[in-house]
Amino acid sequence: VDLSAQIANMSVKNLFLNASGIHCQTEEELDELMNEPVSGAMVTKSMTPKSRFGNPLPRYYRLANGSINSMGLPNQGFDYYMDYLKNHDQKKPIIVSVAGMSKEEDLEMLHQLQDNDGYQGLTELNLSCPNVIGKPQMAYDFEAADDLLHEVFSFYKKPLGIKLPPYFDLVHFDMIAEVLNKYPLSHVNTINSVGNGLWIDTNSETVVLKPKGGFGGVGGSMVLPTALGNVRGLRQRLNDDIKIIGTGGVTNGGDAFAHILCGAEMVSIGTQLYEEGLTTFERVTKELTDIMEAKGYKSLDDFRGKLKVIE
Ligand SMILES: CC(C)(C)CCc1c(C(=O)O)[nH]c(=O)[nH]c1=O
Repeated sequence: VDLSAQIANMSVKNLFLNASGIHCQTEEELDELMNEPVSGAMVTKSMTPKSRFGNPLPRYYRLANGSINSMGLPNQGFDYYMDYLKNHDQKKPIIVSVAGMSKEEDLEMLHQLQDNDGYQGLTELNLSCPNVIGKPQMAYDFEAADDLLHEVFSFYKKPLGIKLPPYFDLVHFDMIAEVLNKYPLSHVNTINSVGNGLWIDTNSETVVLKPKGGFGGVGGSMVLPTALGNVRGLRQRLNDDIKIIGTGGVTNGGDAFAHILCGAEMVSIGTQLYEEGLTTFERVTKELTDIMEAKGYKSLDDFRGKLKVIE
């Protein structure tokens, strides 16, 4: 399914999906997302060729206004998710998230998806995947990202989007958009967690995560401003036919409304969904619907991307 086509007649209730990594690793979790009545799509945990336990625990920690994680790509492996797609009717589009631990693993999985005639789905390549040692993650190495996408699009002809980490410099928005606009991407999903934060239990004077000496990706309400900046910054720079899935900091209808004002076609929910559970989708949808009614908006297109600046 092409997300853009799927989005074309999107109504509010179909707006939402889970953020990759949240409630989407096992068959049971995926079934629950599939049968959740409100969300309009779903995405798998980023997969690697072979199943992975991931990092040692504790690897996720709830903060007052968000979360920090260093999961280490725990997932059941590529074949498990391919089997899931084959054996379950798709009541809603399932985005297949791919995150190799190397460029070679990315290409290996994308070749398998391309060569699988039974697979017509939408794929999302997680560019937060590691680069060669000593180089920044792929999405922060603009030349490497360009080379990777050039190689991918030389053979991959099915709908493909990418997941991006946040950028913090307007020139970086320019630089990544210049790369992305060269390729026929279905969508960009922004943002991934804000990388390499650190949280400390000052009573014990100890970090709260075991992996990476406590460093981890930060999510939840505290990253909303960064998420909105990235959705807006990329919407202003990307070709119109590259849709944006807004992710980051969404805890209520108002946050989702803000993402859509910045140009998001769909909105994914991570930390809040993990902490509150699947009922988050109906609560946030109701809150958004109430806001739209109060403002006299009939559809998302009445306000999508129409954020006003102060003249
Ligand atoms: C950070 C990576 C392990 C390279 C990718 C998987 C991932 C993880 C993870 O599995 O640790 N956590 C996130 O917040 N975002 C991600 O994209």
